[in-house]
Amino acid sequence: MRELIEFKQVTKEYKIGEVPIQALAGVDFSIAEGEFVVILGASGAGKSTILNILGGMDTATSGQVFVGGQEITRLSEKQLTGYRGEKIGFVFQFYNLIPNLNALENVEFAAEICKNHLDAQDILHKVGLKDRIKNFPSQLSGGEQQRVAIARAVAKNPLLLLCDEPTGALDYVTGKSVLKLLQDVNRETKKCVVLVTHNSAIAPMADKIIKVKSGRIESVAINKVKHSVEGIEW
Ligand SMILES: Nc1ncnc2c1ncn2[C@@H]1O[C@H](COP(=O)(O)OP(=O)(O)OP(=O)(O)O)[C@@H](O)[C@H]1O
Repeated sequence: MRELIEFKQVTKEYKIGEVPIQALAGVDFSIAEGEFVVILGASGAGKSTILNILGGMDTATSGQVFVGGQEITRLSEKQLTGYRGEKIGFVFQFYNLIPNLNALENVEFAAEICKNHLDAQDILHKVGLKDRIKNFPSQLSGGEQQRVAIARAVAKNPLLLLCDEPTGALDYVTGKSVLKLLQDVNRETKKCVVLVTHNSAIAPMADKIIKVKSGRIESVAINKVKHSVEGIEW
């Protein structure tokens, strides 16, 4: 399989006043096209920092990051804005929908800036919201709002989907159905999904599990057998 993502000796240092914080201390890993990857680690391990650098929302202090053959660590601010808009679909813990746009408008608004975007209505049907497309976020449950957020990310037809604790605000059953949707999207579209979580129980649903500890990669494991979300309990 071709590598889609490569991190090479990536470091990230934040400074709060005079005190430096080493969020990433030389991170190396690669992710192949089409893989479903779970990044696991305790709070403060550096998971979100990895995801934010990968998504062009933050920049590395040193090291190199390649995505689809492009070295994103060399991009200017303006080029990074283009990269984020065109290549990345984001799903966050708190859905970040625009409150005064309905579900369809939320998805269209994000998709329209992308050249190869998919039809917003089609994608909303696929995520199970056929009858809710005219609802505003306040008229939708948390799980439904997260489905809109996933539809919004998928409709851009991005190179990869980045999900930061996507079930963090949802109850067990709703969280499971959202994970199933992400697994289905990965299977059907062959898009690479990178999901950050502290919940190690969901590791069996991944192709690859990257464990992060104190800003370093603790281990990278490949699941020989990938499990459906339905078969996983936690
Ligand atoms: N903008 C920032 N300014 C200063 N320090 C930061 C910033 N972002 C992250 N950090 C620090 O970098 C380290 C890694 O943070 P990060 O958010 O990547 O961890 P995480 O594994 O995602 O944790 P959590 O699961 O709690 O979200 C932490 O010590 C954190 O306090």
